[in-house]
Amino acid sequence: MADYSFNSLTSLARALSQPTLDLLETNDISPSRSGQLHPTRRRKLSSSLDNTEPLTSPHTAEARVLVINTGGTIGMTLHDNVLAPKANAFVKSLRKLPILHDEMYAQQTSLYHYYGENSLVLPSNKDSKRIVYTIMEYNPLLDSSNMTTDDWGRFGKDIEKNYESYDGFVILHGTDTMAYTASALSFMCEHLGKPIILTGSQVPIYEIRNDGRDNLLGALLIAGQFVIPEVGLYFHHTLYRGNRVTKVDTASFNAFSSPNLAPLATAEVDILINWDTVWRANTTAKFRVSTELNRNVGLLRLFPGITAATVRAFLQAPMQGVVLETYGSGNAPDNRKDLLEELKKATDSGVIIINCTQCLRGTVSTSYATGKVLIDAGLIAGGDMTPEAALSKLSYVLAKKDLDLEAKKKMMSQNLRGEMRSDFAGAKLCLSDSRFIQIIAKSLSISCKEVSALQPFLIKIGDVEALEALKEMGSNLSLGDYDGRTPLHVACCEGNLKAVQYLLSQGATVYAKDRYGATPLANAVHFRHKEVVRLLRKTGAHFSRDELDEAGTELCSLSTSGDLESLEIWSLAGADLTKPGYDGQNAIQVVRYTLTVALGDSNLENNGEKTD
Ligand SMILES: NC(=O)C[C@H](N)C(=O)O
Repeated sequence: MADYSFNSLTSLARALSQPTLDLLETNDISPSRSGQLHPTRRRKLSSSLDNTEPLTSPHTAEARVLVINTGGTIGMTLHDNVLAPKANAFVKSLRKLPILHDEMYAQQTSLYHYYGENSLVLPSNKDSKRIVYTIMEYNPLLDSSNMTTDDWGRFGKDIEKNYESYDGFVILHGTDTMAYTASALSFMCEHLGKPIILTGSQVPIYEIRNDGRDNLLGALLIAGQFVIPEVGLYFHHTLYRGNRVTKVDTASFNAFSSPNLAPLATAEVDILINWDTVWRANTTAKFRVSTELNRNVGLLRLFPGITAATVRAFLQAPMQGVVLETYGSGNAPDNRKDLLEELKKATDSGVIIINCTQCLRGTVSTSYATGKVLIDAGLIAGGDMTPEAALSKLSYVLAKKDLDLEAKKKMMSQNLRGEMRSDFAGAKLCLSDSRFIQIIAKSLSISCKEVSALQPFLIKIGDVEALEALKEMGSNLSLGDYDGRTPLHVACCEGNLKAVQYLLSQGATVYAKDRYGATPLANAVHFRHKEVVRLLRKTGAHFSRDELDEAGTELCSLSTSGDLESLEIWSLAGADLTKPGYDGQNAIQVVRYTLTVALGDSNLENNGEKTD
């Protein structure tokens, strides 16, 4: 018989939250009363006997994506000869499209029962798990020209609320202001660890020839399969960084361009992710959405002959931040004292003005006298930011109540989410450039693969300095091996806190799943590394849905064997100790039964009901 010491049991009781202690007080405690199932499980068992509902979820090895339908052409129909969004039609229409929904699989697996009426599932795909997606349709659906910062806040809040339940998010959105929304969300979503992908179309999905189906399918496949911790925009077989795009065509399916940054992914014969370009948060803080945005911002485009009166009117209170779209590499007339004075007066009074170029490609600089005068007038160089990104960044930064003006200005000139290149000095060969690694590896007569192959060993022995050196040589510390196991998985198994800290600080994702679906958090729990679990939770790590589904039985077995330390670690990791195991009993009930047996406490035993 296992050794149930009173101390360990009481310390578990202390470790458990009050609601859990309340559960210890309930009467339904005895694992031997396995015939008396938890009410929900009893319902499930009886209906499974009726052959209408399986006892356990068949939905293992599935990825889940939340699709937020905000409107846009993708879901529009013609009314009085103009296009407008049509409510409550999108899901019904997708159900009839075999490339976007597998009705047979849905029926066989009781998909609607498990995930709700608005859920759909993609057909099986040669190399990926099933992608189940649930559509949350907004009311009213909007043409994106009608969107405001309040709508961005709503998207952010809905993602935050559902963050732990989904592997990725797709936002269906009109193309007209999609670049603004994508830019704003990229700033609002702090410490993002999962993909958020905006998409839409130029032709409604209800038309015979349309780009909506392909765009939605591509966005779903990427959001469900790859842990790209960015706000992206997927259009015409290409995934872009959301804060780098601009709409460039009103009629082409290829409507967006990212002039200063190569795509994050391309979906042609294969979906190829450009991992070297993927932005990583480099933080150990938890995901949060900052929905506070300042609306006293604006875009002002210079043109030859603009009057000082126009500029003065534009910069008047309550204006707090302006993106000035200048000529070429950030130039303005240096022979227009009146204009420059208006700009200087505004920056002196605390208005933040960002200098962005009107050109589609390239960056602002101070190569010309006509550019230098703007620095003298107190403008901040916007680098190669798009005006959309600069405007939404201003709106986000100006809303930060705890920062003073200087701190806000500093933040505006920093690269926060990959929206600007930090080094404008030109194309230097940097340490993380794959060409550099190739040169070094060649001179040492080793392959780049061999360099990277050292990672697990270094993690095992906890040599963080060597890991740093590897990283500097360009080794990617986030990529998985053949089994999808990332360096973070290895560090979590080993319980090497320093290595875990280092990897997280280098942007390693806590949401990676290996070939068997295991997360780094589950590895740390399995090997009982309490401090690692604490750190991972602080970073926002959580069990995957499959891990949670299977937790009940595992927890009960830990209770049965009196492994209270493991139970505590599971609880620390976010597991619900009241989740029933295969027989309907939960870990708390098992512990309580154990307490009853170990202590022979008649109060516990006879608390309203006798146990066998
Ligand atoms: N293609 C589109 O989605 C354009 C539409 N006017 C919108 O932005 O909502």
